Amino acid sequence: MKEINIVYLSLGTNLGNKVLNLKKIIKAFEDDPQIEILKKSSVFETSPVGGIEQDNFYNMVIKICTTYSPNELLKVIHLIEKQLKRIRNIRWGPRTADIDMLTFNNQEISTSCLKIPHPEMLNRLFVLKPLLEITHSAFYSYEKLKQAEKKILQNDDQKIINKGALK
Ligand SMILES: Nc1ncnc2c1ncn2[C@@H]1O[C@H](COP(=O)(O)OP(=O)(O)OP(=O)(O)O)[C@@H](O)[C@H]1O
Ligand SMILES: Nc1nc2c(c(=O)[nH]1)N=C(CO)CN2
Repeated sequence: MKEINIVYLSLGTNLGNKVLNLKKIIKAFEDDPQIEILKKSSVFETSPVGGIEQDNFYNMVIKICTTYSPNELLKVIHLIEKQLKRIRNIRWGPRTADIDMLTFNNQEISTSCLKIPHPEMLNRLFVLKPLLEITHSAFYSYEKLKQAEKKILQNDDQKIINKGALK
């Protein structure tokens, strides 16, 4: 029997029809027999983080259960990003689909192609807000996640607007 893993994923898009892009990503996960979506956050419109001038993003977080291993899931993610015609060019630049693995069970992974928990997750309001909407802890405790959120709200100018559920 294959192990069932609980994974939180951050979804983002800032090119083309952003709502449609999120729907396509969700559909791709739904169509995979080894993945079940357990929870979806609201969609958030967020200002770009990382210093590159670009359009606002639409971001959300989903909780899935899967029988894939971390590396298998990373391959699936890359395939979905490819299906949405994501071209890998500028780091932190515009993209039709950006899917980050935030956490994988409570595991810590640090290889050349996969870092779990995602190294930037505590610095990104576009991750923390939707994540805290659907869970109280994911690798980190609730206190740690809330503290990280508070720090960003006090020190950074990351804009975020809740656009409601993906319809
Ligand atoms: N937790 C993770 N989730 C997704 N990709 C990861 C993760 N850890 C490492 N990677 C690696 O990062 C590579 C580059 O990913 P990507 O192009 O999405 O980065 P980015 O979106 O520009 O930056 P960031 O990862 O900070 O969001 C991927 O090919 C993947 O191998
Ligand atoms: N608001 C926002 N900013 C970003 C995002 C994103 O999804 N949302 N993704 C990035 C690269 O992963 C870089 N900056």
